[in-house]
Amino acid sequence: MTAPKKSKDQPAPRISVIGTGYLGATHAAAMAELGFDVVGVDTDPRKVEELKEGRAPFFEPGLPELIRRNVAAGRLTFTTDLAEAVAVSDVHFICVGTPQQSGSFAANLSYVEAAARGIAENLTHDGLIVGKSTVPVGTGARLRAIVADAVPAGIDVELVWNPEFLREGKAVDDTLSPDRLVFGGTSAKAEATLRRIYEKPISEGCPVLVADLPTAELVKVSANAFLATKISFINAIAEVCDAAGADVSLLADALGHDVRIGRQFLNAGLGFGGGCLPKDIRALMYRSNELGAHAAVGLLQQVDEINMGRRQRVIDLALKALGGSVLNRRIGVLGAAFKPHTDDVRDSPALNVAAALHLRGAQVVVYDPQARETAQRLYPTLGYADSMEEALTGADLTVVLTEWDEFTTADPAGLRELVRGRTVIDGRNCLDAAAWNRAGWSVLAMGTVPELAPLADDLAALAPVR
Ligand SMILES: NC(=O)c1ccc[n+]([C@@H]2O[C@H](COP(=O)([O-])OP(=O)(O)OC[C@H]3O[C@@H](n4cnc5c(N)ncnc54)[C@H](O)[C@@H]3O)[C@@H](O)[C@H]2O)c1
Ligand SMILES: O=c1ccn([C@@H]2O[C@H](COP(=O)(O)OP(=O)(O)O[C@H]3O[C@H](CO)[C@@H](O)[C@H](O)[C@H]3O)[C@@H](O)[C@H]2O)c(=O)[nH]1
Repeated sequence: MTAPKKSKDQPAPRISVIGTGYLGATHAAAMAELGFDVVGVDTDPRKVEELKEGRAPFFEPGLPELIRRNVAAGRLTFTTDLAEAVAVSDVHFICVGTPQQSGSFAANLSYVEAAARGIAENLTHDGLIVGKSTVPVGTGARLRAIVADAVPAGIDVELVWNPEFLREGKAVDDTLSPDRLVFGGTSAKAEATLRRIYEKPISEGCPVLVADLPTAELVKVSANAFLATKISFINAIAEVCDAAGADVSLLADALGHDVRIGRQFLNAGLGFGGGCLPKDIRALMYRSNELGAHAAVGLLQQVDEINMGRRQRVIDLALKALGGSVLNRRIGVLGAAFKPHTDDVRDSPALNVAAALHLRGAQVVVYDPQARETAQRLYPTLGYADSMEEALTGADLTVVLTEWDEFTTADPAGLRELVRGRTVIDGRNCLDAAAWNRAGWSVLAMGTVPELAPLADDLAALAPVR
């Protein structure tokens, strides 16, 4: 990758990225890939050490190569020393976490506040602070006040928002080729700097929307709220399908042909999880309530409730499948990550269900191709296996909770020989049910099985093979 062109009067901006988690590490590596000099800063020395050595501290396809290449080229460095990073940079991206506060639906803004204050205090020359973290509307204005308070006299600094829409598992492509860029609260100078940084995707046709600060903040959480609503909509319809004997997957295909609706995010099943959608709709709920925007509160409450109900639905199916109790029954759980192609287990529906079954006395054995380490850190008391075969050996029940290719392409005839009970709950509607049926399995999917009452009778016939 060639270095960005230097205009006559303006050298290429040097970049610091504060927070090198799933968002920041990807952003830092991608900006270096675009040719900029980038320094990533994190308070976690373990993460910084790994990154310095050219390794990604988490699983994200394509990211290790990007980090390795740019660290080797000398364009990408990492440090725990914020002052050092700020001193050698002109544009500072805030990429720290905004998790749900404990005991509240509000976002915890202490990390973004500390980052903004820290950057401002350490500025040695004029700069641009660019917020990328997902924040409640109004945060940017608060941070501007913090920055104004902390910045040394005589230094000119601007704070703007440039929300990030990347998906885990596709983070590298999404960052290098975003489907849109939103610049919030920018002066003409700040807009020009951002256009310079994103020159490549813009030249490739990526649309830029220049907005005021609150609109830019709200675009991000509204996008996530819409995606969450779409998932909960199809999951509500899945419940109707269960009751009516209809097939939600086929229904979603038919809906998806309408371009006004689209097929994406209409996969019914266990619902959404991860480090973004659940906490972002809750933070929006909380903020909307503060602002007196009650329609949004009511809508998002329903979205959240429908979503959490899906986890209970899988637990109920497992109880029914095993005759009302899971006590001392061995359950092979396939999947721990909140979705495939990541090792992220933050608010993972899969692990949530696995833990609930474990609490009810089941011997749960979890297998995930990438998320074993992250899962084990969070739920050390669950059983873990090194392979799908090990997880299913002797299982009374099989539960598929993350749609990894390894599970969707598995040979059901081979697996049948390992288990004690040939019932599989397909929590992600990802298996070829007909093929599994032909191999002698009973498949319970999400939105394609009869309602629970008749299901109880049906399941009597599905007594575990002993
Ligand atoms: N993960 C995603 O796919 C994604 C996508 C778009 C937006 N976001 C948003 O980006 C933000 C970060 O999310 P994430 O998933 O990367 O979280 P993360 O927890 O993986 O990373 C946050 C990082 O910030 C570091 N940190 C905290 N305080 C710091 C400070 N004062 N200085 C330096 N480093 C500090 C932490 O040690 C951690 O490594 C959140 O607001 C999230 O909603 C995430
Ligand atoms: O039809 C679907 C699609 C997704 N999901 C689930 O929804 C969750 C979220 O999936 P996805 O949106 O792909 O994952 P994230 O990487 O969390 O990305 C979301 O959150 C990011 C952080 O804010 C945003 O940047 C992205 O645009 C937004 O898609 C996962 O548990 C999926 O299993 C479904 O249940 N059904």
